[in-house]
Amino acid sequence: ERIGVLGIPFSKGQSRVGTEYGPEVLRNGGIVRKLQNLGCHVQDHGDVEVIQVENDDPEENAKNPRTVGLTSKLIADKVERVLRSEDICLGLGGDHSMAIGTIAGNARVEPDLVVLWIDAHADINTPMTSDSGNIHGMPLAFLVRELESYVPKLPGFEWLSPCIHAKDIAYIGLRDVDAGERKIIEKFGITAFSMQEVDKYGINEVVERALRAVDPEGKRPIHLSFDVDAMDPTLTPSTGTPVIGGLSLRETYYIAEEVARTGRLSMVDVAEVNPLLGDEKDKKLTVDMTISVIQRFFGNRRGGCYPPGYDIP
Ligand SMILES: N[C@@H](CCCCC(O)O)C(=O)O
Ligand SMILES: [Mn+2]
Ligand SMILES: [Mn+2]
Ligand SMILES: [Mn+2]
Repeated sequence: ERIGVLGIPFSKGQSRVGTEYGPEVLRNGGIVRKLQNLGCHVQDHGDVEVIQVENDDPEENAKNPRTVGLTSKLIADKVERVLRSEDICLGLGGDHSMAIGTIAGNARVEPDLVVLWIDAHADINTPMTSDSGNIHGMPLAFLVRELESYVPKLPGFEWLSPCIHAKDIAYIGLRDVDAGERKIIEKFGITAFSMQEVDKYGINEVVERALRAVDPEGKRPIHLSFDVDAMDPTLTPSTGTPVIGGLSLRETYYIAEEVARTGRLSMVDVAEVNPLLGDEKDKKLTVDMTISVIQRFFGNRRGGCYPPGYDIP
């Protein structure tokens, strides 16, 4: 597999400083070398340029709309370019508004993609249903065709057209969903496995049902958007919106190993690492746990693995 690593040092989809340092701490944690050690061909494509618009007043309750919208366009353009030359793009964020651009860019190359959204949150508020006005809680609302008439065209978003259907999305890990989001999930029949279903069916059954729901014939490219707050905060404490009762390390490994096993990964987003939150121990734990999960999206299996073509001497 050819992997293109892309840094997305962005934080304006929410109000805390720090997610702009996500790419830096993940690179410093050795992610590129660790993927190369798995036998992957890894090319680091550097960072997306981030736009900072002055006097970027809220619009329809959404904060920093121009900054988020214009940066999202640059993200989409860069992801499209990376995926024209690599098999998979690994997007290191950055807050979860990054997914507006990563999914829009991926969909230009893989129009038939499906989205697996691993997150404590549904991230599908419209500007009107959001309590916070933070766009990192809205990315999917800008991308889902069925929501187009419910989402105002914000300044900075003129370039974006919705590119996925509600039926192409499956959630795993939900445990903090707003009223408007729950209504949207039910109204448009979005596949959603909260932590309740993880407890009810077990992670193996949940992953199998999620994949079958969005891609019953097992042939569509997968955009996997991983918010590190999907994991229990004891594992990834340095994140902006932690919610107790999250995925265990083993459950998260299992999701990554099973998605890797499809061989149809097109893009992996890694969102919401905020190294400024918590103490040094929290930061190191968060980075180490996140990197260990990323390795399992790219072939590191608990049963062991070896580089392509390897045989015993
Ligand atoms: N649902 C909340 C929390 C969103 C958390 C965003 C994270 O999952 O990317 C909101 O809309 O502000
Ligand atoms: Mn391709
Ligand atoms: Mn989240
Ligand atoms: Mn999220």
